[in-house]
Amino acid sequence: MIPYKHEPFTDFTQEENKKAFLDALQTVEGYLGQDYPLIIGGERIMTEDKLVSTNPANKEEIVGRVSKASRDLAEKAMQTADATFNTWKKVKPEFRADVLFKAAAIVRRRKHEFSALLTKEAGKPWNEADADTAEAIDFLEYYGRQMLKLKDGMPVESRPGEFNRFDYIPLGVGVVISPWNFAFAIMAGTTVAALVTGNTVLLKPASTTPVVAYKFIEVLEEAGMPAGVVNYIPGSGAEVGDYLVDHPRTRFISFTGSREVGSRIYERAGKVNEGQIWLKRVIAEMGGKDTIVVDNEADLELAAQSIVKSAFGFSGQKCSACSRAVIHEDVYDQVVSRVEELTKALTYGDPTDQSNFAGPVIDQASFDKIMSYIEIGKEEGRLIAGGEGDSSKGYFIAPTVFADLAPDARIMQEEIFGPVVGLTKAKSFDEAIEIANNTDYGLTGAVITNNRAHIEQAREDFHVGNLYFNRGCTGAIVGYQPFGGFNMSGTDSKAGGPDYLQLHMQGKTTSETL
Ligand SMILES: NC(=O)c1ccc[n+]([C@@H]2O[C@H](COP(=O)([O-])OP(=O)(O)OC[C@H]3O[C@@H](n4cnc5c(N)ncnc54)[C@H](O)[C@@H]3O)[C@@H](O)[C@H]2O)c1
Ligand SMILES: N[C@@H](CCC=O)C(=O)O
Repeated sequence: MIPYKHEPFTDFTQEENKKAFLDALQTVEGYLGQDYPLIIGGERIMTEDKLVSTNPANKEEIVGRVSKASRDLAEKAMQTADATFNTWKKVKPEFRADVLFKAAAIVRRRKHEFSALLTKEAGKPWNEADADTAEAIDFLEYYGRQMLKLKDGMPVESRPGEFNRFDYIPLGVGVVISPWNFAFAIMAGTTVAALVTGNTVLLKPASTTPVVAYKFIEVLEEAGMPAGVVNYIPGSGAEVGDYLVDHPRTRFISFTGSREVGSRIYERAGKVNEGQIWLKRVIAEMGGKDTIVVDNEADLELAAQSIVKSAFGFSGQKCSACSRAVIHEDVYDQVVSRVEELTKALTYGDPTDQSNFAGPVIDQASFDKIMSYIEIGKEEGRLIAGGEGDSSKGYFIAPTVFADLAPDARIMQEEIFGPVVGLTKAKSFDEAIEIANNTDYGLTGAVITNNRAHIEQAREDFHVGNLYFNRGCTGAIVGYQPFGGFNMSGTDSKAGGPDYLQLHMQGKTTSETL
């Protein structure tokens, strides 16, 4: 087994890579607008009622029409997954891991096609789409290897005359509910973590990005996954989601998405329903309000670059995005004016055009929400860049910066999930860390400083799941920077980390008297 190494990003300054991506866009354009079925127990089921996935950069362009699960079909999928669990749980971990390794190889061969599909379906610029696909490959390679490490359990002691073992066994049927913003990586990562550990899965992808999820199930099938192990059931979050979360045969829920929906799932999953013989487990990865702190002893160019890149990469639609910066008063004016300059130089538009730094936001509801926050920002602070939006063709919003905000302003407290960043001033490094910690969330953060003592202080006191020094706060790599947050950012499960798979299993102790 080759040791795990993360998938390299594509260098699009190379002509051959550019051409390969343009060819892949053509391949994807060749299958736009098709109808897609549900997949339950390997059976394709086409329904009348469809989710229509459109290109957020061009609302007229239909990416696919995807069959929508009703409650009856969700129940059929549950029964299939429940029955399949009895056989899948007996399948050797080596076989399960092999499905992941084969799937990684297939995705790697079709890498640009998957990325091009993300450009069309999620509005991702080339480099962001490429990173999403690379992360999906990483999850497959990393979790496959992790399962091989865990397959014989963990060592425990035995006294003379006894033989003790501690093994991990799967849980049962998992409901995986994924978001649209890492439509490939998070959907694939959460699905394969559940299946490689011996569980069966009901996958409900986000309603705006169901086509990439369908294509991934095809890959798993090609890689040897037996029918019924992962069942693909797109549908309304409220209807199918609630039904499956409440279902007495649901053993665990792996959710990635907003704080509102995650909290609702957590609460509903806590209720023991009739016929249920376990307490459901919830793995929840939720929102963020992520801060970059800039010290007075710092590389100020690096600070401004880190803020702008982390705030506006994929139009700020990352749970890890920098949505606020807290800057030491000694360097505030300098950093603010450089952030303004860099932001005004950013290009945005159709992400199929490689020259655009940013693309659209995902849909009309997001566009409206972000624009309403921009109006709030105009009341609360000083608009220094952006502020405009246009949803006539696609959902485009200019990268927007507000300066001089109070730390408790709504722009500084609420997750906007769009290309908007707020800037505030702190009198000292201590105060900067205090402000950085003053939200309900605790996902990512970064500190730009040349002061070693301040690095150590932040390591201890900046309360976030992923803290970075002298770089931006996005772009965690599977197996290198396990990812997940504190407080209202979730259950502190660390995706792509060494203890993630265990969340999908239960430990069984056996003790034999010799
Ligand atoms: N912490 C992380 O790792 C992480 C990663 C990506 C995104 N996010 C967060 O996700 C959010 C953006 O994603 P989103 O807009 O897709 O989030 P969302 O909460 O609106 O939707 C997430 C998923 O939940 C489903 N859903 C909606 N209502 C449901 C219900 N009642 N029951 C069950 N499922 C339901 C949706 O259909 C979708 O599949 C942001 O808040 C972002 O910070 C967090
Ligand atoms: N893991 C990603 C964020 C995922 C959430 O949107 C990052 O580190 O930037």
